[in-house]
Amino acid sequence: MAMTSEEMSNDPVAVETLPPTLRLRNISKVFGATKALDNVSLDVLPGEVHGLLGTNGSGKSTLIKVLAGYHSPEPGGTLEFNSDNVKLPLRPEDFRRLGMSFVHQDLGLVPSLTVLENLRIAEIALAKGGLINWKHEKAAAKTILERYDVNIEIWRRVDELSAVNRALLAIVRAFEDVRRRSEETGKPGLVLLDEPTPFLPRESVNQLFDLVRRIAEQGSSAIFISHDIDEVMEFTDKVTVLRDGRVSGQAETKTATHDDMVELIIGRRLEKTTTTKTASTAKRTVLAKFSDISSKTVKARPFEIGKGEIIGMTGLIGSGYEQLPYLMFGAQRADAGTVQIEGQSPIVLSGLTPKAALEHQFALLPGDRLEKSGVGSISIFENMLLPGITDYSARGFLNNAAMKKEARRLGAQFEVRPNNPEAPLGSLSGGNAQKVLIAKWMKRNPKLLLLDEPTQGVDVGTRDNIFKALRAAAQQGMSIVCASSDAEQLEAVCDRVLIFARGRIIDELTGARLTKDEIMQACYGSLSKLTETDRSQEVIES
Ligand SMILES: Nc1ncnc2c1ncn2[C@@H]1O[C@H](COP(=O)(O)OP(=O)(O)OP(=O)(O)O)[C@@H](O)[C@H]1O
Repeated sequence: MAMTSEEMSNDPVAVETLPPTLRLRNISKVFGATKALDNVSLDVLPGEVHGLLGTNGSGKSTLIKVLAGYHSPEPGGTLEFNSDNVKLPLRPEDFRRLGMSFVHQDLGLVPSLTVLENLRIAEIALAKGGLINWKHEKAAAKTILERYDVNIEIWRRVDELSAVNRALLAIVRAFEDVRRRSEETGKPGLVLLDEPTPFLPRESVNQLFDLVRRIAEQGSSAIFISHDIDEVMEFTDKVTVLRDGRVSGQAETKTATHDDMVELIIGRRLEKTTTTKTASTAKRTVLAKFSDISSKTVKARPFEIGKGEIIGMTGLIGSGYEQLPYLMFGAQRADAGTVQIEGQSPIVLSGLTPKAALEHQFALLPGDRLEKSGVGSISIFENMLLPGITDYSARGFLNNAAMKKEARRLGAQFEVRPNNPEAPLGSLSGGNAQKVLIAKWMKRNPKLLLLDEPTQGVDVGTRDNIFKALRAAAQQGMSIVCASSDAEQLEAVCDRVLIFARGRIIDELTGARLTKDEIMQACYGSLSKLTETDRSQEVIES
């Protein structure tokens, strides 16, 4: 059963006899006017997989950064590790000494180095006189991978590995660091996993979870951060929920429900989203027809997008769907194919540039937001309104006050927290920055909005609001492409979903078939649907 902070005692875990591996009491962190952490207390027991949930900006990453020694907490808090009082603030390397290790979302691997070098990076860097005993390093790397029953070729460069193998490697490395430290100290360690699973297909996520579970059975613990409530419920023993920097509640996972979790996260129950989906394409006016888009890894048959239609694109990772928004916008050069907009002469996609796409009123929200779509160092209002800045200038002067007012209105609509248009975009949490960038493109009211994983990293309440905003825009005539691995999102928001396998469109789901389960089934069953001809022309190496 979930408990709110009022129902909890000061001592959150009193049921187990073993002392907690990590015990935090009254940890606070202030950034200017923002209380990112407000007296957070939390225990993680040995062998426990502990979920950390919360809305965007609720303080999850700040807590991890305090533990990594990156942020100094405010005075007054305490940290115990295996019952030892640890002096705060932690210094950057303290976590290693204590037996903690981190897997951040970017995984922290060096892509140009091999698996072996990534696993043994510390030993290789410290090799006496620069002389590396490769025979010894090879045997050590193999032993580590065998220990965790992970089968990855040690001489492969990390940038040649599949997404799941990269994630597995990062987790194995983190657990191995902790295991070795535990051997020295005789005490359990702690691995902190900060959203390591986005974009991974279900079976790969299961593989990662099995690995973490096996390691936890040996006594070390894990903290697991994710916005995917079902994933957290399935995978963890206990959950702590943060809201506005405070612990809003804790729950034993096996007795809590999904709705309990939603309520602890956003402070209210979610109404069922009732989305009005428009009629099928046959009855729509066509906005654009994309014919034979082809690249090194994609060979898509012709498809049309109706005015006011939301089309989902999905498949297993690497099936090609994730490249479609970029190919359709000219952000990635197509080898062949055309787009015909509103019945005009076809435009050759190999010559389409993002500038030309913008002139045709296309917009693209890339998956890699801050890097490709926003400028972290400039203000939120400038980021939001930059594409239409001329609307706010007269006789050479910019009307800053009007821009800020509009940005504040959009911020409230998309629940950007804190809603301060003057703050730099880079000061927002990842999910809040994503809300700003969605608002930016919705505001431009493009004819065709191309989205790559639009709600990745966005919390459950705002996700619902984004769905509603997308549906409302579609009803006003905006056409939207949503490339996503999130079947639940596709079911909630799309009129039609195209399923990709090995670069081809192999199925199309509409009407009663457009459900989360059918989407997942279509993705997993997708390869068997490739015809013999498709197989002989496969465009992606298996
Ligand atoms: N370096 C910083 N300077 C100013 N404010 C910051 C800084 N880092 C975080 N914040 C603020 O602290 C609050 C907590 O942010 P944090 O990144 O911890 O949230 P989060 O729960 O990890 O969010 P998300 O789920 O979106 O990643 C937010 O309001 C954020 O804007």
